Amino acid sequence: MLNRIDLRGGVRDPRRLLPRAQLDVSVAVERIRPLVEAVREHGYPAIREASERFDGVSPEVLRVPAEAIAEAEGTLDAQVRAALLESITRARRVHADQRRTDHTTQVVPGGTVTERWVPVDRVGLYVPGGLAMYPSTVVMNVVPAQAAGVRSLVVVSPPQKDNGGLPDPRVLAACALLGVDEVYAVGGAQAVAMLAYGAAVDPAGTVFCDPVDMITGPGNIWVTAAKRLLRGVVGIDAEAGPTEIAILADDTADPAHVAADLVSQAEHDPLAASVLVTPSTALADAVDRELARQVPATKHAERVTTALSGEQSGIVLVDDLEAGLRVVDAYAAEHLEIQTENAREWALRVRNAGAIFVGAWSPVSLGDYCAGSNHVLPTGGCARHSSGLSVQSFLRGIHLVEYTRDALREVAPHVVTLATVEDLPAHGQAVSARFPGETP
Ligand SMILES: NC(=O)c1ccc[n+]([C@@H]2O[C@H](COP(=O)([O-])OP(=O)(O)OC[C@H]3O[C@@H](n4cnc5c(N)ncnc54)[C@H](O)[C@@H]3O)[C@@H](O)[C@H]2O)c1
Ligand SMILES: N[C@H](CO)Cc1c[nH]c[nH+]1
Ligand SMILES: [Zn+2]
Repeated sequence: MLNRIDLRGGVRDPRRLLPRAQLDVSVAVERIRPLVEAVREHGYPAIREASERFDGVSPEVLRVPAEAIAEAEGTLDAQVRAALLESITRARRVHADQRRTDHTTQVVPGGTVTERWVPVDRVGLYVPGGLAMYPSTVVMNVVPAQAAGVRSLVVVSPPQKDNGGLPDPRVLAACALLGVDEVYAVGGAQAVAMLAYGAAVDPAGTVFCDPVDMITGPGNIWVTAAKRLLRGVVGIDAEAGPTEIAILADDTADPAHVAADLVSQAEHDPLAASVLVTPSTALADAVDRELARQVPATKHAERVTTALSGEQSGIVLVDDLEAGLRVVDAYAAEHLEIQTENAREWALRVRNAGAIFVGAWSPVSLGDYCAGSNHVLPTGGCARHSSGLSVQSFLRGIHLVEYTRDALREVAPHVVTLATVEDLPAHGQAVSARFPGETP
């Protein structure tokens, strides 16, 4: 079922040979550019037109009424409520430990630099809702933003035909459980554009959705493309697009578990990527047999089959685990499972991954919901340079520079020298003017 990519025999640069989806984010950017422009220029009518085209609903008012949020919480199934509360408790535990504290460095006597960590003022949190519904993603977005101290939080999620054009009721209930009351029934690239530019008035004459300072959260390729296009207009977290799982495994791994984990992430999206990296052809064969058994029995068999048979998925055969480590580092998966002997030792040597799931009892699904870790993670190789969503994502470090007269006087000659070297003499003058009659 899975393509085989044979990297045995000492391939030096595996990056070019590794699988990635054919529909690239940069191609998607060009497709959604006109839509983003239309939302910037026209606001509400362009959003409504896109919602009609892509979601099959034509909402009159985009802001979800407070009563609808309260009703969704009131009618939430007790078991779902308990699971969400457990997820929130564990995520809060981990994220509370992430908060950086302000720090002052004494550079010289009389000269200090203090780094203040200041939360972003207003953030827009994207919660997907196309092929699946994601109340868990409300938790993963909101918990770190609240722990950072963000004052104004707005959630956007696609309108659902079967919920009267409102987002999924479980998504609304999760917002209520976390105390979020500004929610809009908008999805896709149009939602990202609305958050970035704000939107003027709806037909009722209500001013809605002030622009945000930063947008976070995962989504499909169109959402990811809009985030890439609007980076700079607003702050953007890492690109968290179609899900990826890579598994580095040896023949100690259980093929049924490996296959189940590959299927679990393939069910997100036909563009999802499931990659097994192993030196064991016996394991590769056994996983293939397991997939042939498991996939037809899974609920979203068609979507899973498309994802697994796409060129973004495959089994990569390597000479040994050392070579496997080089391959997973080059691939930089959103999720990396290590199912080998001494899994923790291998995990500690990995350089590039969104999150690492160590050993037989830490599957990605645990992290998706209840490990306490964050599931909004970088895809498409972005794990080479970006982290998953965290409290830090919502904070900016601002330097406070405080020097006394004596401390400035002491360093003035160096400032003047560097200003002269750069041919920016007014910079030097700004310092020497403070010490008339002295030659710094
Ligand atoms: N990396 C992560 O952290 C992470 C976490 C959770 C989910 N995900 C991913 O999020 C995605 C969720 O996707 P989804 O589809 O279920 O929900 P979604 O909300 O991301 O996408 C649905 C929206 O896409 C828009 N859309 C649909 N077709 C379009 C088209 N042809 N052109 C422009 N816009 C279009 C619609 O407006 C719709 O509202 C999956 O790819 C999943 O793998 C990633
Ligand atoms: N695996 C997704 C991150 O790529 C997160 C998720 C939410 N619900 C289920 N899974
Ligand atoms: Zn998942």
